[in-house]
Amino acid sequence: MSQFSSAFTAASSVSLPPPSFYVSVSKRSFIYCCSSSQSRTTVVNGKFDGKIVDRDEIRFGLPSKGRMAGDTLDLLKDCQLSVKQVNPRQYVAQIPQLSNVEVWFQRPKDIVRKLLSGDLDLGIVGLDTVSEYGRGDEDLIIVHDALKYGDCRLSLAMRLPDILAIDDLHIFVQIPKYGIFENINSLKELAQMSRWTIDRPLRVATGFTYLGPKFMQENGLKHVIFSTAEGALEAAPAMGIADAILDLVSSGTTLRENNLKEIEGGVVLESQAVLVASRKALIQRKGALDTTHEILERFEAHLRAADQFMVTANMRGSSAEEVAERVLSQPSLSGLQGPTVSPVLCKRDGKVAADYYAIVICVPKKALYKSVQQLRAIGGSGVLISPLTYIFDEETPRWRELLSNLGL
Ligand SMILES: Nc1ncnc2c1ncn2[C@@H]1O[C@H](COP(=O)(O)OP(=O)(O)OP(=O)(O)O)[C@@H](O)[C@H]1O
Ligand SMILES: O=P(O)(O)OC[C@H]1O[C@H](OP(=O)(O)OP(=O)(O)O)[C@H](O)[C@@H]1O
Ligand SMILES: [Mg+2]
Repeated sequence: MSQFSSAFTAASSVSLPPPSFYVSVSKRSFIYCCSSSQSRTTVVNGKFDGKIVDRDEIRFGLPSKGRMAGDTLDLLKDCQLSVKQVNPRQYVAQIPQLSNVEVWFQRPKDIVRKLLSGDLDLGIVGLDTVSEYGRGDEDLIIVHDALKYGDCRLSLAMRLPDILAIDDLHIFVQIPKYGIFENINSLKELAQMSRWTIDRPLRVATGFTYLGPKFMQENGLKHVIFSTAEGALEAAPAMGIADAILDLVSSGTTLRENNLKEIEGGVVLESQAVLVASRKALIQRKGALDTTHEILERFEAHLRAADQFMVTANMRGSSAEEVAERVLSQPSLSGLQGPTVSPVLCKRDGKVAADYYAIVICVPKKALYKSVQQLRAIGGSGVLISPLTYIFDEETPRWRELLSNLGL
């Protein structure tokens, strides 16, 4: 084995949580005890066995700090589910609108762990965290997979050739220095490099010690070892500690500033904030499913509305159907289910008649200007645009999916 073997874990080995968690460890299983407020639960392989702990409240885990914390509270507030926290160092809080819910602020990874151990019932974290710490456990159910913040991707990155500055006749020229990844632009090309052997494997630095080895195995990269660090992973290749890193990327600035490039096929997953629940809690805990339904409906209604504007306009026409024909002839004006067309009634020669019709449609924010142009083209005037707060539709597909996932 290479000189790095002590610091690295081979891709094929089973990766386990930090040793401080273990009571007894074998290669394939670990057992530890965790205490919950009401009883002690035996946890086997990271999840509790048997029935859920008896308690009246539904426990909802929210990120206590970091990137996800503020946006999560904002989302809940936008859904009229403001969290009342007496002071920021207090880890328990309430959502007055949901009287049976107790909020617990936790680190994202601990939210996933506590869902598995039965100490939380619901949580909001990034999909990356659910995937890494949930390890495909069937007890975790993604209730809403796109809360539209915390966007990032877990991606493999490697070093670009260094740029060597040479003072040549007082003119600085930049010459790319030889780099082993110079011509490697895809995962396939990386896997085909003959230089990775048992004695000199590809060294990857990552905090994702479950997803990293899994991804490499699934993609046929045989000779890979992993090292783990808590942060600033981007420094590892330049320090000569690793050949590549597997880390979260959002704007790409950190990679760029550290002379690292992503490669085709190197994205392990696309992540954003998700609402996740414990299957056992949804099935067994009184009120958990109803509360989840309410939270899901509020999230869906808000997120749907956030993408749309409500547009009203007046249009001259001979009948509501004739006006609707014209509106529906335009691709951006079909609305959610079609336009609402109402007569604008006025009195002429002593008779009430409709020369104008008011139309109301929802249009995607992105298509706003195109919609206004199309409305004008078919005779629309007095176009008013208003923000939408919620769109409560019929039962959402996500709720139906959840019920079928639970076998209900
Ligand atoms: N550029 C980014 N880098 C890291 N995480 C991001 C980024 N953009 C979005 N995220 C999301 O934010 C989460 C990280 O949040 P945060 O940094 O607060 O947690 P953490 O580093 O896992 O927490 P801790 O360091 O306390 O264990 C990620 O799991 C991911 O879902
Ligand atoms: O693509 P970008 O927008 O540049 O974001 C990516 C960086 O952000 C995260 O680091 P973080 O800021 O959490 O610091 P850390 O790595 O020290 O935890 C992540 O680990 C990357 O380093
Ligand atoms: Mg961080």
